[in-house]
Amino acid sequence: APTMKASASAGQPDVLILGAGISGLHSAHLLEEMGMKVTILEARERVGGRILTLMDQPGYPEMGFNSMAAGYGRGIDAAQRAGVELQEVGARYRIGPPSQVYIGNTAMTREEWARFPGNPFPEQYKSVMPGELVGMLVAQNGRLEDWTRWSDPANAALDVSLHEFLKGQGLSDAAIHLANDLAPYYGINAYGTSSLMMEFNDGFIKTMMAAGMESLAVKGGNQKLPIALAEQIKGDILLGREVLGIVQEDAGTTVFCADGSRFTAPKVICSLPLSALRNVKIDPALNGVQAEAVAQLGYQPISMAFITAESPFWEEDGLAPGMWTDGLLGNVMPQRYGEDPNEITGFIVQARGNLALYWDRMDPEAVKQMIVRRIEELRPAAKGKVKAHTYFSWAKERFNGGDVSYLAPGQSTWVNDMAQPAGNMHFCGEHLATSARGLEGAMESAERAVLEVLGV
Ligand SMILES: Cc1cc2nc3c(=O)[nH]c(=O)nc-3n(C[C@H](O)[C@H](O)[C@H](O)COP(=O)(O)OP(=O)(O)OC[C@H]3O[C@@H](n4cnc5c(N)ncnc54)[C@H](O)[C@@H]3O)c2cc1C
Repeated sequence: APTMKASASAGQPDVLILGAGISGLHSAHLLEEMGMKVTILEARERVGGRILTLMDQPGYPEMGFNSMAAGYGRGIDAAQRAGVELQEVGARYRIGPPSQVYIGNTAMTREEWARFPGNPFPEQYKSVMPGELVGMLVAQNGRLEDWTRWSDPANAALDVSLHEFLKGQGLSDAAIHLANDLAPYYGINAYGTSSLMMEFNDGFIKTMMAAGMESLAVKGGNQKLPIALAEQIKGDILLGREVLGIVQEDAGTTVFCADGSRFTAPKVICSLPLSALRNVKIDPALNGVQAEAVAQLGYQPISMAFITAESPFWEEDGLAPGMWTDGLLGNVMPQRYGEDPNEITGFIVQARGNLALYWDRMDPEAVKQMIVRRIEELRPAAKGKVKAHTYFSWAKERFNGGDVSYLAPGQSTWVNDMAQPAGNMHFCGEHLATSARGLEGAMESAERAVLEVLGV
């Protein structure tokens, strides 16, 4: 199996790290700084996990991680250490007219949406676009005095469903369906999503916004970051090593891979998403909430297509390039990642939640055809000008089984149990963060796991 570098390190490592996503790579870096020897086992033939760029497409479209906020201290530090260039992209998101809402075949600006008879939002929210309302209500009406205590058992009684929370804000079922379930920010629908996790997310966003409004991405594609970080790791990073079993004994913990290789070390840090860990045999078995979480934690289905336009049909029809639709097309998002930020380098068409599962049941070529046909139907000026290049599904990815993790109502305290070490096995990964989210949260969780390994 391929290795990132020639095997320089003979003998047993001090720590085996499972997974070469950002949390596994950060764990490796920190342990090596403390003088420990590590080996990383990665199932895929690449590093980066949920950081994935289409390097052969214009504008380097991102299938995973998009950007860091100005307050991402760990992420920015890692980029500097790796020697990759971060560029401000936040302003690019805001160039051009805002996306329009499409209900059925009707395109609407914000003003038109506010007057639309079929708008199911309460009077005071009529001019809020469907994709904005949930975030706005959580931001305005959060119940926690201190959001950093979102997983504190003392607050567990507040962990009703997002659906119940939104009902409490005066939203009807039809309004919740439109504002959340057609394209959920987290999870599959508002019934299955923890309201306290939404408050955690909101608190983190507010903290990041207080640090500055910039959004930073790696120039030339975010995937350069994990690749550069991996190059700085001294220990072996073994690719194509799918972990299938973990056996803990007094003499050490042995990890078994699908290719028949096995590795033993005194300590293991496991960064696998629980959706992947549930396919690994662990002996002795995990128990309690940790076992339940490995079996059940939710991961959000997100699927995407990257499309390009031969000529700017949006200049022809005068409508906004971006489209938020209530139908099978999902959300069409213009990308401006060329040298000139005004140029649209392509579009990411995204389905979240149930729509992603719907797309995933279709043949990928059929999804691409459907997307092109639907854009042409809604915008005749686009006829013959749109080409769909790539279809990508996180739910179908064997080593993810979904995009980011999400908690169901009543699971807000799970994170405390999920993050506990089990014998000599320690855990990190995006799902175990308690004070940051996304990439920054994945790195935060690595720091906790490393401190545990060091016995600090
Ligand atoms: C579409 C999308 C957009 C995002 N946008 C943002 C954003 O804008 N900002 C932000 O902060 N975050 C964003 N994120 C989240 C961010 O990308 C993740 O939080 C972070 O990359 C997760 O890192 P991780 O190390 O926890 O997990 P992963 O990256 O999933 O790493 C886990 C690794 O384990 C490997 N693995 C799995 N199973 C096995 C096995 N059996 N054996 C060996 N190895 C295995 C996987 O291949 C993978 O490399 C986004 C994610 C997605 C998918």
